[in-house]
Amino acid sequence: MAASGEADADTLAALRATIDRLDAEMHHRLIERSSAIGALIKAKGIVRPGAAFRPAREADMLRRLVARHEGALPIATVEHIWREIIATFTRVQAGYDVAFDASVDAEALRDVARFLFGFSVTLTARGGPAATIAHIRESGTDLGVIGLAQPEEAGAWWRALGRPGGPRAMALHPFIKIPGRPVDVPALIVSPDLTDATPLEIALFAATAHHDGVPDETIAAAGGTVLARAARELLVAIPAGTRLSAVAARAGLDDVAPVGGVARGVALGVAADPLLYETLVPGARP
Ligand SMILES: O=C(O)C(=O)C[C@]1(C(=O)O)C=C[C@@H](O)C=C1
Repeated sequence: MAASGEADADTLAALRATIDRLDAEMHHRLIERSSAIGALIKAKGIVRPGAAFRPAREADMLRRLVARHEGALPIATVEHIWREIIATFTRVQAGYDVAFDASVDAEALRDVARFLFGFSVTLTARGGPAATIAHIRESGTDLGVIGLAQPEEAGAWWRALGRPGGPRAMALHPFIKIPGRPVDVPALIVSPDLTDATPLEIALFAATAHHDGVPDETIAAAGGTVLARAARELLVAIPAGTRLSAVAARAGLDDVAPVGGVARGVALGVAADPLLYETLVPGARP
């Protein structure tokens, strides 16, 4: 080792040769992946733009990434790399862009959108959840990113989701919950009606509470998790397959309407709602 603490030139050159070899392998694999997507496009026979999203498949892929991961590279970085790859290949199959609600915490929401969908999409800012959802409906192809923390005046914006053939809830961010995670603003991802009918683990619904201030604990005791509120209007998650009417009756909720479904995420070394996240011990193989 040299006096500066740096290894000798030969050692560094050998390590850099290893890095170059690994980079070339990764790049070749991406080129191979691109050919596989070419074949997939033919097999899926996609006929309309924005129809390539497969949220259940993506959740499954991310769970396997978490299970396989080890070493010093942060899992959020691995997630972002894969999301960039998947989002780009989704767009190669059937074009789409992304709108985000810039009315609250615009910078953070823009980061969430870029983290999830990378730089191959065009990102447009919208002036509120309702405007974002209206854009998804009008475009018929684009995705929306809406922060779950909204001011009271935003109202029950989720009531515009889940109508037949219209925009619906597709995913919750973050999918992987870890302490100190970058880009961790809770957000709902909204999509046009999906071609893929694979059921996700969590169903979301809109509801009106019988009276003001029904505590989250009351909904939890009935089997639901409150994601957002506006006065007596609630956005609630329940395990898919649970009878919505039974939960509503137990929790004192009326006027229930499904708004979509999302995958159950993964929490690593951090407390998380057990309905929304499966908790894994970091480093342990599930
Ligand atoms: O598996 C598919 O159906 C794909 O379209 C491929 C792919 C991917 O790039 O891996 C892209 C989009 C989907 O949301 C899921 C996965």
